[in-house]
Amino acid sequence: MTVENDNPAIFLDSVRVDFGKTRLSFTCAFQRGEIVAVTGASGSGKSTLLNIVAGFERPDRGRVVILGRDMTDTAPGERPVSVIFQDHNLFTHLDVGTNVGLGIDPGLKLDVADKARIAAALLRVGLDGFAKRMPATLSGGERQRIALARALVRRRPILLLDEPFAALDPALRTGMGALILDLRRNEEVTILLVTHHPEDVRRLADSVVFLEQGAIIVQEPKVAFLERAAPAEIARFLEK
Ligand SMILES: Nc1ncnc2c1ncn2[C@@H]1O[C@H](COP(=O)(O)OP(=O)(O)OP(=O)(O)O)[C@@H](O)[C@H]1O
Repeated sequence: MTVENDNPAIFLDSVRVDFGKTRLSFTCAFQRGEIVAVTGASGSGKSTLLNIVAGFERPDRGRVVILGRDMTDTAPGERPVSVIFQDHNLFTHLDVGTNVGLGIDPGLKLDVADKARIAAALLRVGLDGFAKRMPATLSGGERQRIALARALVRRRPILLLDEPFAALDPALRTGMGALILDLRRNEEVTILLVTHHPEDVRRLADSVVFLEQGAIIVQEPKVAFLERAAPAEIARFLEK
C-alpha cells in the first residue's frame, strides 16, 4: 500500500489484534483535517480501532503510523492524540477549570496565560463562568463540552471521539456537532468519530469507515456512502 507516501494523519498498516478467538484487522489511512465517521454494529471493532490509534491497545501485528511517525510502541500520553469518551471524561474531585487545565499541564503548574487559555476554551464551548463548578453539578451535555474544552487547550492534531453524543438530547447533539465542525475548520484537526447515528454521518463526516466483525468492509467518502443500498448492513444503518 502506498498511502504512507501520501502522508496521511493516521495509517494503520496491516494491524491485527487478537482477543482470544475474536480477531480484528485494520488497514486504513485517514487524511489530515478530515472527519471520519467510524460506524458498524455493536462489537464490530469501532472502539478497538480508536484504542489502537490512542495507544490504549497494542496491536499483535502491524504498525500504527501517526503524522508520518511509527508510534506502534509509543505510550498514549506521548501520542499527538486527544480522546473523548461517551462518559467519565472528567475527574469528579476537581473543579471544571482544573479539569480543563489538565489538558495544558497534567502537573497543573498553570500560569496566568494558561488560565486565560482555559477561560477562552470555556467561552468557546459556551460555558463561560463555569470554572469553579464541580462536575457533579453539571448536565451530561455540559460535561461533554468541558471534555471538549480540555481537548481544545491540548491542541493535539488528532481527536478521537467515542460516541461523545450518546448521552445527549438532539439539541445538545447539534451543539456539540457544530463545535466539532468549528474545530476542524479552524485548526485542521483530524477527527475520528464513533457513532451509531446516520444523522452524525450526514451532518459531520467527510468520509466513513464501516466495520463488520472486526474488519473494515467499506471506507469511502460520505457522499458515496450515503448513496449505498448495499450491503444490507449499510442499508439498514442508513434506514433505507
Ligand atoms: N479487552 C478485550 N478482551 C477481549 N475481547 C475484547 C476486548 N476488547 C474488545 N473485545 C472484543 O472485540 C470485539 C470488538 O469490540 P469493540 O468494543 O471494539 O466493538 P464496538 O464496535 O466498539 O462495539 P460497541 O458499539 O458495542 O461499543 C468485540 O467482540 C469485543 O467483545
